[in-house]
Amino acid sequence: MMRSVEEHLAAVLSLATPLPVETVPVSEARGRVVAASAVAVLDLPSFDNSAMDGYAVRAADVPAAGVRVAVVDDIAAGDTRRLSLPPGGAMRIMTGAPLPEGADAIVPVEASDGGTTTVAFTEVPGVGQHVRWVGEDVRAGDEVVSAGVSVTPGVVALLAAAGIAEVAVHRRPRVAVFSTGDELVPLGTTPGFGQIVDSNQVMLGELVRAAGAELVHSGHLPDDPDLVRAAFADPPGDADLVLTSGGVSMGAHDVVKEVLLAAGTVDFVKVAMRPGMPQGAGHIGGRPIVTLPGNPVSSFVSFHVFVLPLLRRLAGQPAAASLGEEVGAGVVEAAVAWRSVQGKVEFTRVRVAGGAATPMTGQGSHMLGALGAANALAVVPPACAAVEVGQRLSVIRLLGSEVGS
Ligand SMILES: Nc1nc2c(c(=O)[nH]1)N[C@H]1C(S)=C(S)[C@@H](COP(=O)(O)OP(=O)(O)OC[C@H]3O[C@@H](n4cnc5c(N)ncnc54)[C@H](O)[C@@H]3O)O[C@H]1N2
Ligand code: MOO
Repeated sequence: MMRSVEEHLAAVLSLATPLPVETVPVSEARGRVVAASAVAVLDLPSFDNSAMDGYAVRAADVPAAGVRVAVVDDIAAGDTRRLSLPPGGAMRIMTGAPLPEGADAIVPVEASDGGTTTVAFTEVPGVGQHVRWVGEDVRAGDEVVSAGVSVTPGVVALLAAAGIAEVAVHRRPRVAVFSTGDELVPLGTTPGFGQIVDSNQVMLGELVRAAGAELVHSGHLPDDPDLVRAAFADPPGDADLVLTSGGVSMGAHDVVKEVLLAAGTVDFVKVAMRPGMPQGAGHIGGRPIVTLPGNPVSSFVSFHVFVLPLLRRLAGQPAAASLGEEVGAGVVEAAVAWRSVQGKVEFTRVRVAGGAATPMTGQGSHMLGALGAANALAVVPPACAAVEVGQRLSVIRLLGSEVGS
């Protein structure tokens, strides 16, 4: 009996508890998940100030265009004097400079004759025009970021402006990657007959990094049970998650499966998906392990469908309401028709542009030729044997790719 994708995702997610919380400077928090809500220390703006280079006035003192008033001071941004505007006067003021007490409007310099001792205006100011009032954006004491939010550059700006210098975030997941198989030679080596370059090791390392996690180890293990057992017992880098590729199917030398079945803490299952059918997940040495199939595209797809949500959970992101939200799916239309496998979810490599998905040629799980041009995986449901033109499909954005809307 095959497991559904949802069932296997639930099993993988059950391996994770959010990693410990640490307090870090806001400048180092991008990509982390906020662990405790952050409260504004400052009002934003924290003082009434000008939105324009121009003149601070009392609107009532300029009842008509052409009225000439005395310019009694000059206020630059950063001027810390607490000034008071005398009745009937104006002060030259720059964008971001504090509004003098008594002023209630700004006349932009373009609507003036630019005078520095007296000034005449070409417009009649309205009360409050071009004034940025204290606290109109954020109030001190407001919750500006809540737990579970990912820190983006925008969140960094908000925290910094609101006077928050440090933020409580979950630790970044530390991941150890092992490729397995005697046929593999390292990147940069010319393979001999029967050998191939170990592309999964670098691919998984880059996926880990693109997911915002820390790659603490990347290595290769030969098909030797003793070496595999020793590596899993004590993975380098104090990893929070061990990821492997290869050796999990039905082969006589599928050593990852052999070693972990003997340990008894990892389930090996067939998942009703293509590619990526043989999967394993469990614990080893007290830490979660996910064993991905060796075929490069199977490994790549399984990472997006199972490992990325697991990393998000370790990083402190709350559970999503649905599989689609868990894997970051959007919906597009099929640009052309294509055949699909029935009874399994098919993750078709597609290129999404203009809201429509076109499948790449060469969908075999060993075929990397079109992987660089794909930007998404179309999720074709098990009941569908043929995708029709215009059919609406969920798509998972590929890590690091832009998806044209
Ligand atoms: N009798 C059966 N054979 C296979 C089954 C099955 O159900 N019954 N499932 C097939 C499917 S589907 C997949 S996927 C693969 C998964 O096999 P393994 O996880 O055991 O992976 P390997 O046998 O080690 O390798 C498969 C394939 O991928 C290449 N590979 C492996 N590692 C890398 C790497 N690091 N970089 C690049 N390429 C790699 C390897 O050379 C093989 O060609 O099993 C099917 N067989
Ligand atoms: O299910 Mo396998 O992962 O197609 O090559």
